[in-house]
Amino acid sequence: MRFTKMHGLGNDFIVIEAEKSELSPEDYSRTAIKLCDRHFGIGGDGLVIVGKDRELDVFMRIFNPDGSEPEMCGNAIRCVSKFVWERGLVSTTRISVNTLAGPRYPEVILKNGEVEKVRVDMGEPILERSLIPMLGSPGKVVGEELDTTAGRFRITAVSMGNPHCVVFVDEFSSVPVSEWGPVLENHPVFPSRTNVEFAKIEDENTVSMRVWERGAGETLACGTGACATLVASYLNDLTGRRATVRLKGGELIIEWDPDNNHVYMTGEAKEVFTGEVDLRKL
Ligand SMILES: N[C@@H](CCC[C@H](N)C(=O)O)C(=O)O
Repeated sequence: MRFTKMHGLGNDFIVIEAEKSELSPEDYSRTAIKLCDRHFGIGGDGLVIVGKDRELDVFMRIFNPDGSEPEMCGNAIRCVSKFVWERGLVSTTRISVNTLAGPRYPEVILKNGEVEKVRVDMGEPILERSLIPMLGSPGKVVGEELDTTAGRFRITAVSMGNPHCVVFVDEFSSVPVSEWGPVLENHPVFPSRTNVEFAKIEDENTVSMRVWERGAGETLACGTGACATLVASYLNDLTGRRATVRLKGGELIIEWDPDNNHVYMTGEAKEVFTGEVDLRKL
């Protein structure tokens, strides 16, 4: 099976074209577990399946290294945009992508004929507790205390199609991401688990962030997590509606438009190599 290795700020994916692979959709989850393994497989933070869609330009499905299927992935959708543009699967720079979270609209930004960046209309953030989803009484979850086995956290919950729990911290040196991350990811108040962002406000235009991803562990970057963090920062009066979000693997520009309530994410996408894998040998 042919594959392409891509990444967005070091959040890396194995990208497969549905029509050209022998995989059937029932195989996607267990194939993700095998291929994403960094020692026994290709290695990646997710398996991405892309193909022609019946209604929109293309569809995208993503599977975490634990085999679970998230609704959306910000870094993957930028990679998918570059992939389908460069392979001629689309003919316009504005692309419509069907995802489990609904349609999303990336635009590839070209420089000297090459994809320099991708700007994605990530849609409206979801703030209503039950839709995150999170248990408890109706309303937004902004700066709310949550007791866990690792102590008490003040959290803001935002869904960008997939669930995020944002915790503001003063500095990262005292944040044991791999200890606190799974405690919050698997807290019973999140029935579908959650991604977890630890965010530090640098100034009103800049936020640094580390992420613990549902089904993947700590990664170098998370696009939906960066969007959720900007929304949470604004809701907590910590930044304006536009900020640079600094992640371990690089930077994203995130904007929350007051006119249409949509969040826009701009950042790079890179292709690293292509290859072939014999699934029978894994
Ligand atoms: N890295 C992603 C998010 C991938 C999905 C996530 N692990 C989940 O389960 O929701 C991004 O860039 O948004």
